[in-house]
Amino acid sequence: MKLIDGRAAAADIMSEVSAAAAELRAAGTDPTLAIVVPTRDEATAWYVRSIERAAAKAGVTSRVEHLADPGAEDVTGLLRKLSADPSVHGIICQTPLPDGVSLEEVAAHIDTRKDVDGAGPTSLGRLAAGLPTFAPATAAAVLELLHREQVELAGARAVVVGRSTVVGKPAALLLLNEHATVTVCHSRTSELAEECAEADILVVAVGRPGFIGAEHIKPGAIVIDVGTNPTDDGGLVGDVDPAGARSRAGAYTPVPGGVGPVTTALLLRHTVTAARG
Ligand SMILES: Nc1nc(=O)c2c([nH]1)NC[C@@H]1CN(c3ccc(C(=O)N[C@@H](CCC(=O)O)C(=O)O)cc3)C=[N+]21
Repeated sequence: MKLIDGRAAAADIMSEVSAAAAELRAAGTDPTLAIVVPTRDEATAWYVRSIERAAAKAGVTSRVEHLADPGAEDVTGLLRKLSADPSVHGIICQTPLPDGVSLEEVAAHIDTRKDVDGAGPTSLGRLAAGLPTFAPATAAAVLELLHREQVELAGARAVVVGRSTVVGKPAALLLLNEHATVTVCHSRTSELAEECAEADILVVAVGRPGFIGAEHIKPGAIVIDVGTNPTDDGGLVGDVDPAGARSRAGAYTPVPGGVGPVTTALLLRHTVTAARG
């Protein structure tokens, strides 16, 4: 069983981002990411701090905009303002949003050229059509890790567990665009274990600790654990039982140290790409 090192992958991407940011600065552009934070969620706060840290290291400016208990029009107003601001190149609106406010609705107000987390309907539509666009950073991180592991995607059986707009659906589309045979499973799927056990590539993004165990894993499969579930003692666990993965998988991304760091690095890569124009 091979443990896939997301931190090493992120470090590689970050050095590429640093070089691109330095080039932009030399040409008079200060690459800037605006982070809209409409929630007090703990996991989100952690992600925001990690984006700020990584951005500072890479020479990307981050601008955090907090909104306390906003309504949809507060969020869309801010997203429109940032979209019109020429000093901002990338915009991410953090989830979860307050009840009754959906990311799918508000993200329509992000200029598609600045939609570095691929959240808006134009970005998602382009992804579905196989056109170049920014994919949601977490979904892009799944593919980045598979590419780095040189996993053959064409013709492979991929099972994605989870159908969220930020991870499951876009990850399935990215896999499909690379010719994998893709099954998307979710809370209403019957025979989940049997479906998963057919997968050469198993991508799990449900947000429930230990949701996937040895019985879901085909021997030798590559398992990508996208879960980031905070524990009571301030740690983080994935959706896959680590002992189960170790006993069955051919390769597996741990939490922490797997998909998470790559997600942050790719958000910054998307930001410098957007700043290049
Ligand atoms: N619009 C939107 N897009 C997101 O992608 C998004 C979001 N909202 N809201 C919050 C969640 C959470 N999230 C994480 C990303 C990286 C780590 C990460 O790097 N985690 C470290 C944790 C290190 C540790 O705590 O020990 C790791 O996995 O190694 C965690 C969580 C993205 N999210």
